[in-house]
Amino acid sequence: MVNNVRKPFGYEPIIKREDLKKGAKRKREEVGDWKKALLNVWRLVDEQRGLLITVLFLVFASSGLSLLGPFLIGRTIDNFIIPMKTDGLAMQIGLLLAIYTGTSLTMYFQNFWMVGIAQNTVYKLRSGLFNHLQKLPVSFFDKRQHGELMSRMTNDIENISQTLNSSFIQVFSSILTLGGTLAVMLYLSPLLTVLTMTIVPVMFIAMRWITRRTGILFKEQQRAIGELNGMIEETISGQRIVKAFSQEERMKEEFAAKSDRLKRTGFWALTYSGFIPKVMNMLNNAAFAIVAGIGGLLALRGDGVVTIGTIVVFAEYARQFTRPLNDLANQFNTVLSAIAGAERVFSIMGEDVERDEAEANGDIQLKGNVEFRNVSFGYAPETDGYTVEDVSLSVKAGETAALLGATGAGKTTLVQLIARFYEADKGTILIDGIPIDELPRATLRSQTAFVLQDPFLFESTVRENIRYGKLDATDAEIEEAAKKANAHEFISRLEEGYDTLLTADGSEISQGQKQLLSIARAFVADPVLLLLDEATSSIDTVTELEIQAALEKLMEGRTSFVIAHRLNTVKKADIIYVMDQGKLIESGSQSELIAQKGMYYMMLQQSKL
Ligand SMILES: Nc1ncnc2c1ncn2[C@@H]1O[C@H](COP(=O)(O)OP(=O)(O)OP(=O)(O)O)[C@@H](O)[C@H]1O
Repeated sequence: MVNNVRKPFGYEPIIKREDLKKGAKRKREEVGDWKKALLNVWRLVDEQRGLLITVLFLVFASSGLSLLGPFLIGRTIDNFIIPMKTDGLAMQIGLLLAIYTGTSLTMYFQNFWMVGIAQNTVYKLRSGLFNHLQKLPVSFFDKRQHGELMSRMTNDIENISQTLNSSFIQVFSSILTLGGTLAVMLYLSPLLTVLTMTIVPVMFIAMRWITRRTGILFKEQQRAIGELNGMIEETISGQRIVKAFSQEERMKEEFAAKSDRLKRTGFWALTYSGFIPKVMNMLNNAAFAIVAGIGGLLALRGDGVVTIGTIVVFAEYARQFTRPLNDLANQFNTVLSAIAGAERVFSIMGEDVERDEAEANGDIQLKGNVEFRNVSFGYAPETDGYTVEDVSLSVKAGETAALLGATGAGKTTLVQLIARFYEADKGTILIDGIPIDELPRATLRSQTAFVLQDPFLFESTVRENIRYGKLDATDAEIEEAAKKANAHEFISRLEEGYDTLLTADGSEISQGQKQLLSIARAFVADPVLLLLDEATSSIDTVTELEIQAALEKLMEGRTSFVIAHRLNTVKKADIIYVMDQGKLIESGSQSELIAQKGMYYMMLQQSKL
């Protein structure tokens, strides 16, 4: 492995020759994607065409005015200063003042409106991405690190915002200024123009050398930021686990490694991009020396082909010529990282959303008869086989089915299929005789409630957390639900009652109380179908009894699937299903299963319930 950069300050070089070659190859492969991403961003920008045209007009005006300024200065030197003529000088200076004021004003307004366009575009992009995320299936989130997704919502969009804010105008005005300057320079002195141009190939070679490296590094930096964010998010949300398993040191090491990668990419990215102004400055001075030296010699001949005014103008134009090149080179990286960001954002936007083949044909009121006909499902069936295999079952409206089985048997997966979090690969699930994929998800989910082992709470008040079950529930309905869920009493004891603020992990209330809140949430939703995952964690007996009683009340008159861990729940179920490695191996009432002397019987014997 050959590194082509030395190692200053202990910063290991991270670009390898292979990377540069790969970089070039990757660029060619990714052409389709970045073109699509740019086109998509452009569509959003183009929605504000009126403002955009105004901005472009102002860019034209400011570029024209900034060409006119030096030209008039040259004229002033040749026509007023050198001949020491004062007649009309005041007017000439007034004109110059007007031109420079005009340049500033046009620049101010083009920036003002461009920032507006950029912010509107980014607003639409951000909302578009967020709305799209809401429509993506659960399987999409299974495969992604949440922090990495958050990084796309924030960092990548911020990069696009930065580029639109400044680079868009800069690139456009640089191109205009370049063209205009070249034209005026050629008009003033083709010879000096050709001489000034000798620095351009040097500039291109230097820039290419730098930007090939910075391009790779900035992409790498974005990736490193995404990974680091992912890790920070995981470590914070899983903090208890980290502490419980004393993994702080390992997390620190892992974080240090990731952070070090970011530091090194950042160091090299900024080091290389820092070369740009230095190189440009050097070339600028070289151009100035050429113009002043050779121009001076020509002016001394006194044949009027090159005047002192022309040299002054040229020196200014030579600067004006390299500045947009410099700007373009500087913008190159910002634009590159914005394009990389846009590619990532639009790759999510291109992910398939949960589609409903069945359009909502009025609100169907479900009764709650659930039937599985030879249902199979796998998270990755090609490689890992089926997690739920050839399951057939039937639960009548209002009945309670208890699901039993060893850990990993597929109980949670089966229950999630009922809410269409995943689609069955084979077979059919029917609700009230309607195949589930013919029911709009919204209809199905609005009549289904989940009560999970570890309920998720939002960072909001107790009241709002319960209201999540039915957004238009009145305060009275919320209290009523809390009473039914045996949660009212503990809520009333909280300092601010229903208005107590909860944090996202609900650490200010106990695990059992969290369960009660989620039961209250289910009561408010008043669902036809209940999907329950009984808590396995030990909860104090009083709360445990309250939860049991609340759940029993909740299940009354509703079709319930309970992933059961308590003998009591199993006894009260209308039907018990025992799962093993994705298959239903036993089903029937408590007494029937005992008589079978199968897995259920064994579990009873071993007091696994
Ligand atoms: N999102 C997922 N992606 C891939 N595989 C998964 C996913 N969720 C679960 N699995 C796998 O599917 C299998 C069944 O998991 P499932 O959670 O359905 O079992 P379970 O019977 O509910 O277990 P437990 O009682 O421990 O909750 C397990 O091997 C698990 O690793």
